[in-house]
Amino acid sequence: MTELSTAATNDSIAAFEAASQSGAADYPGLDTWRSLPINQQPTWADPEVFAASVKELSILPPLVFAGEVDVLRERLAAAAQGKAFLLQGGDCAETFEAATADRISSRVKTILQMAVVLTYGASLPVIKMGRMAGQFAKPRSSNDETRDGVTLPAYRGDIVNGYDFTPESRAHDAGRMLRAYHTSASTLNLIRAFTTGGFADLRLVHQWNKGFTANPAHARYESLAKDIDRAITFMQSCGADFEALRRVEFFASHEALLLDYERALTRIDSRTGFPYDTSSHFLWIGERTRELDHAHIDFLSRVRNPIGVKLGPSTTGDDALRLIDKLDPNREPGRLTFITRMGAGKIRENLPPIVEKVTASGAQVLWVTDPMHGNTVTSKNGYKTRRFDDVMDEVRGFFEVHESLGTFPGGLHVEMTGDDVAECLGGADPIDEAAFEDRYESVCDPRLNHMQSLELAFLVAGSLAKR
Ligand SMILES: O=C[C@H](O)[C@H](O)COP(=O)(O)O
Ligand SMILES: C=C(OP(=O)(O)O)C(=O)O
Ligand SMILES: [Mn+2]
Repeated sequence: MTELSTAATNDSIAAFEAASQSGAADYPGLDTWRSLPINQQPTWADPEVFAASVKELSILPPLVFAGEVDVLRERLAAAAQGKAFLLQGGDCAETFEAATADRISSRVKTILQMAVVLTYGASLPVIKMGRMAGQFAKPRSSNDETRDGVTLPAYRGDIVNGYDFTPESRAHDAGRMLRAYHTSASTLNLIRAFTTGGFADLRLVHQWNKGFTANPAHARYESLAKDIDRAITFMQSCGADFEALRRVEFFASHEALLLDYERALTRIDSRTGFPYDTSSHFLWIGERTRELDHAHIDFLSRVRNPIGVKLGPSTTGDDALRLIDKLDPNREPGRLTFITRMGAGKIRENLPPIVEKVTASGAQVLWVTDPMHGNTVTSKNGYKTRRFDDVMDEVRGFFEVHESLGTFPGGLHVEMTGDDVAECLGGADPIDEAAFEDRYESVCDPRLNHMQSLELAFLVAGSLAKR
């Protein structure tokens, strides 16, 4: 989000004009999705609250600027061409309650630390992106949840209903879309302040490690930070100017699941005349909503943001080609990212035919691994979890496949937090099932904790460095 300031400096008039546009009402095709089949949408309890919320959202200021979105597309194009690496991480489901300065800053610090490990280890620019400031809507395997014989609607993310297991909390309340917008705005505000106001200065590389519990990954990071310090001191003595290190670009992303919300935040950019979904820089389509002729693909095919699509184990090469035709008909590097989430046991078999077909078609997509969603299991004591070894193994498999096909493994997409939670099993300072009882906090999927996130970053840096 340095890009806010860069874009605002270079292009301030256009950015502010774009900000004042509420438009998009008559833009052709933006509402075609409404007549198509659509999955995983809420059933709002009160139509009047829904109408009022959508109306208000459609005139509120954009959360991100079109100019920033364009910069991200260029950065992702570099990654698609093997010249940069995407690091995308954050909660499975953000909550309104956890949008506090402490929680947000520890997540941002952890992402910055992971990025330093990757940049230093791989000598590649790293694009930093949070699953943050809008990751509030969740697709679910089941519409309902039953506890002790009581059945209620499943939790679908704070933008739809509450996690508390009561009928009132689980009702689908459209007023929550406004709270999601405002929570996203304050989260983005804090991220922008952190990443442009000096907190992300590379000369503070040690500071980002403070406040986290000492552990093996922490120590390894500290030693790397010392190397970076030495390099910076050396370059400073040579007269290098480090002002540029004060700021980092940091982009926001979330799953574009709730199309009423996404549509209401879509604006026509005054510079280009194109629609941009201004709820976030990058949006992805989930594994459960990527049917070709359904609403999600149609809507996202019509906005200029860079788009991701999750590809699970049932994906075929032809599916991938059809997605490219719909979402990236002009074959524009940076436009389309495929986020594969096959499972550790399947990636080495399932990924190659897809990559081969895409490569043979001449398309240049960005390949990213999500080593989380194909590796979910239930622990003996009943928690949704993932084994850290499986996560690492899927990442290794992803690198092996791309190595053998001569394509570029361009990014890592993870569910993680900066907090010392116990949700995924294993790691260098191993988390066991008993720890879940006290330190399992996720309201949806299990996340890597601070240490597991750093450990994974070291693994990926090593694999990138080998290439
Ligand atoms: O985050 C992803 C999905 O929302 C999640 O994995 C679905 O989980 P469920 O199978 O518990 O509904
Ligand atoms: C729902 C998610 O993933 P997928 O669509 O890959 O299951 C997610 O990223 O939280
Ligand atoms: Mn998830």
